[in-house]
Amino acid sequence: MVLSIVSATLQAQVGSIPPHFAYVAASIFLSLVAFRVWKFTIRPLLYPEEPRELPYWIPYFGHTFAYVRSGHDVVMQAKAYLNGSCEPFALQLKDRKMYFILHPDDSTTVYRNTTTMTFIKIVEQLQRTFRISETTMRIAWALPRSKEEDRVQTIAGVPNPGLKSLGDLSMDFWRTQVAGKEYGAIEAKFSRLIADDLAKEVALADKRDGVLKLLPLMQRVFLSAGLRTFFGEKLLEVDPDIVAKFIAFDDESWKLWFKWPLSHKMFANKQRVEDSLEKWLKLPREERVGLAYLVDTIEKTQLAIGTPVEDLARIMHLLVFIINTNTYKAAYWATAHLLTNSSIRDDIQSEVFEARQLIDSPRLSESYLSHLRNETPRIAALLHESLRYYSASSSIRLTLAPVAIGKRIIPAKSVVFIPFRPLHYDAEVFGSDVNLFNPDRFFNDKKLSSSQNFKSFSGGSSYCPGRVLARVEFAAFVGELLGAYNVEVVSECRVPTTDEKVPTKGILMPMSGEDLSVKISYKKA
Ligand code: HEM
Repeated sequence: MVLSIVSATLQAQVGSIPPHFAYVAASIFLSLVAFRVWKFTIRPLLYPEEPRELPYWIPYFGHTFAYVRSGHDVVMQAKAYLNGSCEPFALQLKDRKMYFILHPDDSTTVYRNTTTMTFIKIVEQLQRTFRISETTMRIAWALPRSKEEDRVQTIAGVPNPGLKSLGDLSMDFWRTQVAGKEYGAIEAKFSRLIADDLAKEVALADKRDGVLKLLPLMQRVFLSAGLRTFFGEKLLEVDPDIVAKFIAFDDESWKLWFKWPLSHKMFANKQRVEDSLEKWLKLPREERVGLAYLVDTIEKTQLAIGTPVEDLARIMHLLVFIINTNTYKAAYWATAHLLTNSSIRDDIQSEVFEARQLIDSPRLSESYLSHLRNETPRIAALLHESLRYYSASSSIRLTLAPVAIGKRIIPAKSVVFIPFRPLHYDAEVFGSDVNLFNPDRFFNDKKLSSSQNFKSFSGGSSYCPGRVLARVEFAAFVGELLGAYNVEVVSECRVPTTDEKVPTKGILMPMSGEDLSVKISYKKA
């Protein structure tokens, strides 16, 4: 009866439509209405403890397309749908229902819950998405049954007192390298190589007109220094284009995380980086000197469990990605603001001047580096404001059992997101000028960077171990740029706008064609 009425109405509205087509269209329309009423009106009444869901019309896909275009807009739409409440809610994204936490107190509950909300499974998922083979994954994540059977100890000679899986143990390698006893060595090396790579870029530009585009300059300097610090000099000798290849992959790496169809070019670029890493890995070990503890230990332990070289190249590529993908982007925005705002520049210039009294040219002395790390609050505030303003990232957890957050219960095996942008744009915490870029807010309130609303480096078990290194990298770059050179913006003196059309799971990128051009020349002695 209802079907006939809708079908007839459709025919009356769209004159030329054949009756059987109108019938099919009416059936689809009525099914969708029934689905929507059941799912978003009746079901919430029957199961009030389930997190509410932002309604959608198309089953399976739900909000996928809108979310890929702008995750932040969909999250804000959901918040508005819940009348501005910050309670947990759900979004249908492709075949999965994802859960979102917006309230800072709820996010603290999530970070503290390391028993039923795990990060390690997310790391496993990340490795699968990076196409590390199932066989390697199975062996790397298996728990050794005894010390004698643990090849990490017996073959690689790496201690594993807790008999952890290699996957789990690798997180300890990371912490030892970037936040433990192996940190000092890479901090000094990375900072010196940033100075070295910047000097090479300036020397090359000097032979032309001294003008450089800021984004590619920073990509090359940070990536080249990062690769040389962790992998030694040989990798860039094996493939001098590896930096450009990684950037080509990184530009489109969102397609990998969003499992985007028709991504041949992104996969080809990914493969090109891995081919170079594989070629490097196949060289005799004695030719590959200068490896950082992390790379050395990961290579040794993966080979001990029998990981084939193609997978080892993928694992090394993931290392390259984690070390590099965020820092140059955050540093780029900070530098763009610094170069286009005279008040920010004056403040930072005086901080750099003070630090460089300690420099022991041509090498950067320990006291200079320690000053950069601990006594440059203006530089730290500038980086923090860039992260607050431009990060579109989230913390992610997987529930191992049903988890209660306030009145709602998130089911077991659910993916839970804590998106940073809603926390970072909370006027109650960051002030009424929250929509403006203002590093002073972090300089004037030193506690703001540890507020539960500032989550650029995530929290709990996934609290980024590389956060100090990232800050020192930026300080070393700024110290060098303003301390050793004259820098002048020769394009329009305006910070580029963000490219909102390219999806991201990390830090936003600038619109292409809006980059700053800078003229860099040597300071007269
Ligand atoms: C401004 C620069 C950086 C930002 C904004 C950043 C941000 C983050 C965030 C948000 C996470 C947590 C991800 C999650 O919860 O799902 C994370 C994890 C991590 N970060 Fe960073 N990071 C930066 C630089 C670095 C650097 C320089 C290193 C190392 C050299 C590093 C190493 C790691 C590691 C090892 C993890 C654990 C995640 C994993 O294994 O996948 N990060 N970072």
